[in-house]
Amino acid sequence: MCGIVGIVGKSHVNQAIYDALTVLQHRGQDAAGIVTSYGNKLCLRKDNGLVSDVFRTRHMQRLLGNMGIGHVRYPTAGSSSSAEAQPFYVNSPYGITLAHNGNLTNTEELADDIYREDLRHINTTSDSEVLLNIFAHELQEQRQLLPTPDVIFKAVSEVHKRIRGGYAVVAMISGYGIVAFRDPHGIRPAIFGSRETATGMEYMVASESVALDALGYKIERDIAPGEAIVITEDGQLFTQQCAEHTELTPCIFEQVYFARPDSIIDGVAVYKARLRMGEKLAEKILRQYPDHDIDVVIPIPDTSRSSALELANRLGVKYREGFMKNRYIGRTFIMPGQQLRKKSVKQKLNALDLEFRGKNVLLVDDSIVRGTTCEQIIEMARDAGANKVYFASAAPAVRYPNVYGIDMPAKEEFIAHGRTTEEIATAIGADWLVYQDIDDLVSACLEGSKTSAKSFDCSVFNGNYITGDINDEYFERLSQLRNDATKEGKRVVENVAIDLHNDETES
Ligand SMILES: O=P(O)(O)OC[C@H]1O[C@H](OP(=O)(O)OP(=O)(O)O)[C@H](O)[C@@H]1O
Ligand SMILES: NC(=O)CC[C@H](N)C(=O)O
Ligand SMILES: [Mg+2]
Repeated sequence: MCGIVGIVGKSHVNQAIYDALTVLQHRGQDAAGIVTSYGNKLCLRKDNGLVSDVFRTRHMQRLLGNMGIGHVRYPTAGSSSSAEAQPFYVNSPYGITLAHNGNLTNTEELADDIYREDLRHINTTSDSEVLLNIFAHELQEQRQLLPTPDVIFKAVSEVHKRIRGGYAVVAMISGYGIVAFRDPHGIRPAIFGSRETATGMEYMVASESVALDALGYKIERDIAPGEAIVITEDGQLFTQQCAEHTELTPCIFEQVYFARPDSIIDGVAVYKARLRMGEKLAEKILRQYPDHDIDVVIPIPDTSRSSALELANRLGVKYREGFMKNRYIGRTFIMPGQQLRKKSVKQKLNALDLEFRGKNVLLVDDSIVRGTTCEQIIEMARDAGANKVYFASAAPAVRYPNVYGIDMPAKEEFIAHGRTTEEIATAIGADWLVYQDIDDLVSACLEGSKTSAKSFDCSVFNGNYITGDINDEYFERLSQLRNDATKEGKRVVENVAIDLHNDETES
């Protein structure tokens, strides 16, 4: 999952994009980048690391211009090399830069077409560089000296016809404006807003509404599935539906884990959805264990807090913060490599003995994927003197790979793979384990929400891939390319990838 942002302002936008990226940092911790357009020049800075590590004062000073785009990366394709940090740049036509959240499922086929038919060179293994070149090619095909909204919308329509998968995109056309679009299912989120200033209207596009809130932008609306918006450098907004068939089926894992609770995605308030997940999970626990002996409900910080709180309320059991979180350690699930994830859980969370000693505790997490977190947490709870340790997951068991922008490529790596719920409980060391039912999860996101979505992409839970182009062969290839062992082996080699940054301060 990555974070994208684009701003067309009335003064330099470097600081605003930086600030927005810090608000979206939870979506990607591996790399960050900003590109701005200043006269005829593009100013780019991108590298591996957190936003605060990548941008120094000297970089910020050079990111001049009243419009720009930014990205925080969590890789789902290609490598984690700094050469694949985003935004990507292509010089023809016009000078285009692009930032992408999501994952294309026909990248290999597209890369081949780009080379053979479009005569374009791709320098990395990133699906986003492929996407940029498809967009650039389709723009070039319009044969216009200067872009116009119509030309851009036509190009986006052609892009939709060629690419498959999940994508929310923000692109900047040098000296002209910003373009943003979303895949025909709206799998990945994108929203835009505006801000009135003394010198005119400013516009911002972002992955999540929280970035607009933080920057003082008024939310206009989510970009519709298949829709494209164009904001010209002088502040005019154009929108158009560019896909033939659309159906809003956003990724439910945004609601479960990825998004910040204070965001509203496609009309679903994430915080409220998580409260309802807790409520429904409590009802299931009451059905399954009417005579339960739970003394205390303890969340696993951070993401499960909202669900755990409401779960405790509904059970009528005390809610206690039994694990303290080191605020300087990021999200562990999106870290690269199992070793690092494992080490980070211990560094990140510490048990408060007094909340565990002699008690029957119910630990609540938003989801269990590889089982890295729950296995260690349960051990910590026992070491802290818990009598019984029960475990509840606010999402169903993750059994299927994600192909739309979350790095869960190999089902063999999931703790639920080939195991029943009881067997998973044994594997993680819990006295019992309860998973949310899929229908309850979907209801938790729909009930009481102002959303036009009727359903979600729930593929990691039910194996139903809404783009309809995923088969066993694809999974095998994905697993081979991106399982943890392969990525680990590639890491050293990747660091020597040719780097085409245009940033002079690179050492
Ligand atoms: O079963 P696993 O493979 O461990 O994955 C699931 C865990 O990872 C995530 O936490 P993370 O630390 O990434 O973020 P958080 O602080 O937002 O909860 C998620 O909230 C679960 O706790
Ligand atoms: N998580 C994402 O959205 C990743 C975007 C893109 N596929 C990349 O790997 O850079
Ligand atoms: Mg967590």
